[in-house]
Amino acid sequence: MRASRLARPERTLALSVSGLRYAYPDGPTALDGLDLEVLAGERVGVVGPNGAGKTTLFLAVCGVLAPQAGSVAVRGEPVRPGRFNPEVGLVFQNPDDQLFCASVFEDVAFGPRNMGLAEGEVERRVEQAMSATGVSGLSERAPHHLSGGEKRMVAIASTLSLRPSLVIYDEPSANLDIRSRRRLIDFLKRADHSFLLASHDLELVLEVCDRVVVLDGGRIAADGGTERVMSDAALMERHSLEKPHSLVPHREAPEGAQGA
Ligand SMILES: Nc1ncnc2c1ncn2[C@@H]1O[C@H](COP(=O)(O)OP(=O)(O)OP(=O)(O)O)[C@@H](O)[C@H]1O
Repeated sequence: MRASRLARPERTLALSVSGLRYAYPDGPTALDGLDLEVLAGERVGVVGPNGAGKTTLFLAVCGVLAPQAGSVAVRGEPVRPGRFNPEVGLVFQNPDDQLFCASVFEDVAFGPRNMGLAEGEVERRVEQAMSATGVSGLSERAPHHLSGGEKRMVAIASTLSLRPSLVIYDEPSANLDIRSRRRLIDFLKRADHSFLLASHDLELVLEVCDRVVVLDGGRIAADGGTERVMSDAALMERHSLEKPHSLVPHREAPEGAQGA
């Protein structure tokens, strides 16, 4: 029995969301009975128009918001609102909301220290997270003096040092120049953790996510392979999105046409 189970391992669910409903006290129903499962190792893009419910979903998955109905479980463990859960790491849209210590090292060490880990283990985790994100050389720098691109990678390092099983990236390419955005994409392509990533930068989603869900009105309107879903121009337009330019076939220039 045991041998055959080991031979065909079940794929672990990194995240399971079922019937999730959340309405803000003085606002609209932001999540309207949402179901979503993410397998361990999956990289899932979350796209949709402004106000679709992306950030609200992320806050419910992290346990910051208590849903009025439905459930959230991470690796099979129910998420309890209001409790710190190191299994889920949230990379904020604005790194300034995440970095508050006097040095990069202190910021990346903050989470593991808060977990009560021994200092040797804290240092191991910090070194590993800073090396994975390419910010080891910034260890002694003041986070608020860094460039936007550097801050973004340090914010990711401060999340990875918790060793979460699921990382949530909220608009990670916001305000990045071309070089910093490329650095982020290269990092995400190499990453070995499961993630959910919300972005209006659809080319980034196309490059780094295997799967995409289209969220609109607090519900999932489409779910599937990133290229397949995003190639459906009519579907994308219905949800105020645009088929990425890299998926639009290039037209052959007519014979004899000259460049301007
Ligand atoms: N704190 C709040 N109080 C009241 N309503 C809110 C609050 N935060 C969000 N909402 C509303 O909930 C809905 C979903 O918002 P949410 O921020 O989750 O969308 P989003 O998909 O992340 O949008 P965007 O792409 O613009 O970041 C919107 O109608 C929004 O106005």
